[in-house]
Amino acid sequence: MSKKFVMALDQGTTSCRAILFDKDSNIVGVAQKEFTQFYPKAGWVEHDAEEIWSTQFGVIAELIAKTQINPEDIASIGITNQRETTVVWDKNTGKPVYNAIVWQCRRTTAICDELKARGLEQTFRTKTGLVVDAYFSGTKVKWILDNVEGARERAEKGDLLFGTMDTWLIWKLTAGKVHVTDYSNASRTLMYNIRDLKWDTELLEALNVPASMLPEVRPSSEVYGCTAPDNFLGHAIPIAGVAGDQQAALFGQACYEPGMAKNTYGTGCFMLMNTGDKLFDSKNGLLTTIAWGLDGKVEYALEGSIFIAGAAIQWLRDGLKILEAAPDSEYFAGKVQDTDGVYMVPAFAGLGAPYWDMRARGAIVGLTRGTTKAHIIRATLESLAYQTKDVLGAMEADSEIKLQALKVDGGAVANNLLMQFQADILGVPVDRPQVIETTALGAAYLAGLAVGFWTSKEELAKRWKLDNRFENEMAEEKRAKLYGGWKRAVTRSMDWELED
Ligand SMILES: Nc1ncnc2c1ncn2[C@@H]1O[C@H](COP(=O)(O)OP(=O)(O)O)[C@@H](O)[C@H]1O
Ligand SMILES: O=P(O)(O)OC[C@H](O)CO
Repeated sequence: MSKKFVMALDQGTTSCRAILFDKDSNIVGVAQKEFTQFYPKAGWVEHDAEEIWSTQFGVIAELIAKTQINPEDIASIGITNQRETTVVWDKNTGKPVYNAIVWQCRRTTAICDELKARGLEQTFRTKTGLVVDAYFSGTKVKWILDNVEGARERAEKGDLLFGTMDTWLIWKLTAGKVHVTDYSNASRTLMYNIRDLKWDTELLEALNVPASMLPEVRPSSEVYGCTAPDNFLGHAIPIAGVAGDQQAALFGQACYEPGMAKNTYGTGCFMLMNTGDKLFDSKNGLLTTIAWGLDGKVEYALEGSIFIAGAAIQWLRDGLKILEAAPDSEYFAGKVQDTDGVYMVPAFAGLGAPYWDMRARGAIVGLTRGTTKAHIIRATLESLAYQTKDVLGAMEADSEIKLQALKVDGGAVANNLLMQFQADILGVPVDRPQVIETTALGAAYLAGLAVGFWTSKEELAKRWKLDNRFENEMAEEKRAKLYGGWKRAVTRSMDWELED
């Protein structure tokens, strides 16, 4: 009997999703559940890897129950994940030695400073395409080995394994048989040489991380192993696609040609441009990263990583409690014509591209007696668009490509006011596709291609469908004035945190 579905597991920063796609790329069903965020100290963020596994397993079971499909009809599983988040576990017991340290966590700022003081910044940059920043996995692994009692000895004995969330989930799904990652995830660790396609001995020595902990790095589309029946409701299904969530979204948006770009508005906001086999050395604060390994080669991308985007809206909801739900931000922002000079810089986890300031912290500036809740909500929404403009400017400068339109996706692109302001402040049309779950779609495509469920990228590219194009409606003079205000606001937030 021919298979009917591909299942994508989207392990994001705040939730786990399982999504079932049919052959026409339609969503057949979705199950999603949030998990706990731990903030043990200012600037620190952790997840419980065991809770992530149980949440992910729970949404798989829920999806199968509610769609009433026969799991035998699933051709393959694709995994996409929050990148960089680091878990270290004991291969004998399967137990993590510490909570997973999340990509947003700033605790390794001092380790980064030390690497820079040793003059290693350029070495890391050239070999990994990244900057020395607490964002990436390498310094997080070092922190765990240095700070968890007995961890270094156990790692040196070969008992501990490292993984990002893709690796952890595959290890769990296969009941401890398979310890792998894909090129796109490896390229986010600060330990992987994106030119030689190898874990880099010099970088591992600089970070003091034993090579025995590292997963095998494989292409983004191939069968890595099958689910152990006990860990997948009684069925052995091939796990056949893996990519970091931002690279998966690039794939799901069918950005298969050099020069094609997308921007994903989730917890953070990540703009990636496909650069094919070309490795750009950014002069403007962007990262060079591996887009995917496919068809016997890797392709590269330029990336602008914005740490806080939708998370700022969540903060309005959960921190300030001035919203009941994220979508209500559109209603409140629409109650005012503009922010009346208020800017919100959501540097809660420092600033990523193009500033790379680990010590920046959030700021709201331009407040007057006339400032209302609506102005603050609007300023927060607009901060997503301004940060995107910062990154697009850097990307156009690096690539010397002027974007004709920006493809967008992710939860926050449902917000029409945000999308219109984005087009206005960029002066470039913004294209929202019908499927905004492009991260999961990309993972499904990679997994489907590996098992012949789909046959080619060309076939997949034809399925991309526009929902709405937002055209620029703002005069250049107004755009320049507003953006000038944003740049001044950013300077107020920078280099704020003096102590670690
Ligand atoms: N209508 C909306 N307007 C603004 N922000 C929104 C809206 N809907 C969702 N969000 C924000 O988008 C994020 C959820 O998007 P999602 O793609 O699910 O993120 P992630 O995969 O990072 O968890 C949340 O941070 C939420 O605050
Ligand atoms: O969970 P998301 O969708 O915000 O993505 C997080 C990124 O992968 C971090 O690099």
